[in-house]
Amino acid sequence: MGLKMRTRVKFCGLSSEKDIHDAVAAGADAIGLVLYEKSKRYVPLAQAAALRRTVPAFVNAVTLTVNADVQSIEQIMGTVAPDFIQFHGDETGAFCEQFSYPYIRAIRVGAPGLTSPEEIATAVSDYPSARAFLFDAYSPAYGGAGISFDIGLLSQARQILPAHKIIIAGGLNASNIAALVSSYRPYAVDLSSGIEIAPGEKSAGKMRSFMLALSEVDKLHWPVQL
Ligand SMILES: O=C(O)c1ccccc1NCC(=O)[C@H](O)[C@H](O)COP(=O)(O)O
Repeated sequence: MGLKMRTRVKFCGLSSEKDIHDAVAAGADAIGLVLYEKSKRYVPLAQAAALRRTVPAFVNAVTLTVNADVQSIEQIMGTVAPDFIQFHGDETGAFCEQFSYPYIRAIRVGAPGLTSPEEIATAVSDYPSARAFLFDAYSPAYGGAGISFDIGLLSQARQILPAHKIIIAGGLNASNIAALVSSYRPYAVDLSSGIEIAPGEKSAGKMRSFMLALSEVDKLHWPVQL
């Protein structure tokens, strides 16, 4: 991979056409639809399919599931046809690989068995076809908790993964993105709580503020060799 001119962004947990319009207008590269019933950002299958159709060309649609069964995943593939499925639960490598569908594996840093650089690197090797790994903070709610993790724990994973397979998530917002980009220079970032007024309620203003803060710090670091 060549030069990175800017940090890619996925805004997650969008649940209306307006959210998607606002995210695209702000400059998001990808949007996430949460098909996990226990989430405050849950969208049912039919709604996810309708929302997916409003995502314009050159912006990726990502569906997110937590420990969904095979039939549900197949329904999502057939009905929503996302660009990527994001597995955000306790799914094994074999489970994720069986669909032969582009997927992103979430690694919940700090979960039992994912507390050291060695354990995290080992976990990554279980998902050979993953298009990317979304490193998130561990929370009992599985995700969207607005909490960060110690990025130093990715040291070994970073040695074995190409840079473009690393997405950083967990508690990101307009106030802390500059520090992350300056210190870590991630290929891509993902956030949900940081662009909300209340859980599940997205804010166009916060999306714009985030993208502005990111573009300011990106400019300082152009170009970055990946
Ligand atoms: O967003 C949710 O409600 C959610 C629920 C269960 C599993 C994953 C979930 N979100 C996944 C994401 O990709 C979030 O953007 C990621 O966890 C970061 O969230 P935040 O810390 O709120 O920015």
